Amino acid sequence: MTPAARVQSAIEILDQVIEAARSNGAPADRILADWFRAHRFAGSKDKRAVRELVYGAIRDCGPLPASGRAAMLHFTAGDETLRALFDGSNYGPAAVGSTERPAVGGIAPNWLVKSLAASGIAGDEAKALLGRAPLDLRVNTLKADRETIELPEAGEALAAPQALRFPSGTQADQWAAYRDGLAEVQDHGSQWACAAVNAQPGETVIDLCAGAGGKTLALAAAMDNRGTLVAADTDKRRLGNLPPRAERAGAGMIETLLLDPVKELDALATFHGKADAVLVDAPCSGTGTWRRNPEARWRLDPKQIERYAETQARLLDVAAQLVRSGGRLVYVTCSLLDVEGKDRITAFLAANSQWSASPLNFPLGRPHGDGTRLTPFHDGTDGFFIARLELAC
Ligand SMILES: C[S@@+](CC[C@H](N)C(=O)[O-])C[C@H]1O[C@@H](n2cnc3c(N)ncnc32)[C@H](O)[C@@H]1O
Repeated sequence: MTPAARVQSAIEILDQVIEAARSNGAPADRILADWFRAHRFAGSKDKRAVRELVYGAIRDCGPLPASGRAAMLHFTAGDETLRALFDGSNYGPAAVGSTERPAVGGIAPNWLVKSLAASGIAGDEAKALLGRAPLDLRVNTLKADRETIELPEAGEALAAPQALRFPSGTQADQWAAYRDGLAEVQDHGSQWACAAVNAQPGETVIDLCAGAGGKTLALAAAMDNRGTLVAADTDKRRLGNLPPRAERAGAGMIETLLLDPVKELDALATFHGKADAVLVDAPCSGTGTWRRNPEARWRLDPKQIERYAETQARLLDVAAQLVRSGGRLVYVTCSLLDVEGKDRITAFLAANSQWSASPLNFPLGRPHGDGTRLTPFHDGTDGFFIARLELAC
């Protein structure tokens, strides 16, 4: 492909990404993968270049751009070499018209920038939300150990006991150690969220929003495969991805449980007041994960955030009914909006006097309300709010 053809391809892919953001369609990664599958003539260098252009433009535009071309015009505005490729050549983008308007830059749509700033995320903290995430692994102690695991590349040992960091774009999923379940891909912040549960062998632990089980697997390792570990979720497809992952990880203890939304407690009745710990990794806007899927910020609206906050409040109440006296509840969101984090815990504690916050004392993060905040800028992790609560005996 010529450099101009790569730019035009990126424009066409961006059109699809923008349409998908409007209609809640496929994520950018899937759109790119489908495009590459349908355009077999694109070699590996072409693919890399097109991907860079697409993601560069997505990161660079704050509000949803009107079109892929407008996004690319904004992205190339300061780069003479790239801008010169708008030359109307075969397969390349048409020359830039005198009345054409590039898309608007920035961190996110205006309303979201304001909500983040009101939650203390502005300036460098906000910019870092759109950086590139490194690849973090968690060595699975059911099968291996960080000190002795053999990997094709040496990683940087991080503060979490089994965490290793590799450069962004490392294809760890191609490694034998990954395929054999010796290591899982898991953000360093997410590893600390699991550590907050302090799950012990022999305990009864419920992962209430388990999804495909990223955190459940870490809990199984902490429990050394002993005790009761329930992975519950309302999404059959996500939960269905867990059993093969658990098998690969040697985490035979995990029981999966499909929940009926709004009637979650029905399926969990046997655990009422019995769990030593419940993890609520709540559904949220994901503002802390834009490093991985930056187009997600174009899919949000204020009403959605309100709905997330309502669900989060309800799930906290559900979880609280499952915990035994003296037990613990860990609330996690990968959002940095206070309405989904700090405020939820303040409201819960105000309404439930038998519960209290228990400090986390992590070697990273900062206290935020009754919990801890991790951010890409301060901690080099995804953005998280994590709170641990204890029920009085
Ligand atoms: C942040 S994701 C969980 C990610 C997962 N814990 C992990 O580490 O990979 C939130 C999950 O909450 C689930 N969820 C949404 N509403 C729920 C509900 N009412 N009860 C339980 N889970 C729910 C979603 O299906 C989604 O899988």
